[in-house]
Amino acid sequence: MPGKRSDVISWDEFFMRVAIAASLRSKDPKTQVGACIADTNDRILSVGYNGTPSGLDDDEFPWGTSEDPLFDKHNYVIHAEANAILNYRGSLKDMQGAKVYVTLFPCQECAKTLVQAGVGEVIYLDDKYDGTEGNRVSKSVFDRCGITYRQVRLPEDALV
Ligand SMILES: O=c1[nH]c(=O)n([C@H]2C[C@H](O)[C@@H](COP(=O)(O)O)O2)cc1CO
Ligand SMILES: [Zn+2]
Repeated sequence: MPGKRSDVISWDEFFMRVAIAASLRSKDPKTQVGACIADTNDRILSVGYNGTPSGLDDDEFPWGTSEDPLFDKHNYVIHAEANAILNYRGSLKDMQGAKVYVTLFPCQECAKTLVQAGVGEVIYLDDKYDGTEGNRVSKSVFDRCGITYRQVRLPEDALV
């Protein structure tokens, strides 16, 4: 009897790879973000990436930033984490204590939304806005609400 394979990837790596795959769908030329929500039984509930609301053609969308709020992408894009929650077609009860895998540390709006959706843990890859005002607010929200967050590092070949 052959022994079982032991060099399988971990749940952390699996879910983060799914989040990375979702981010590859993002049309944002500067920052592509993916999110994958897994429940407490390690079942994937939902995935999402940053993109325009359906009905807003992402080919015609001004993907830049501008002094004019009508031409600034930040005012239109739905964040990966919000899309992952919105894409879920089941009951939010299933999300209680869930793990959220994100390729970028959540912004303060997503942090509040994730808390309110009932997630229990945030696992992130990159934290390129670490130390900025919004990022500090996100961490304060998680700390105050008892949501743990930790960074996961993946092998180089998972990042290509
Ligand atoms: O938590 C997040 N989730 C998320 O989807 N995003 C998206 C929104 C924008 O499309 C992009 C951020 O753009 P920029 O890095 O140019 O500010 O990343 C950004 C954050 C954190 O800033
Ligand atoms: Zn966000």
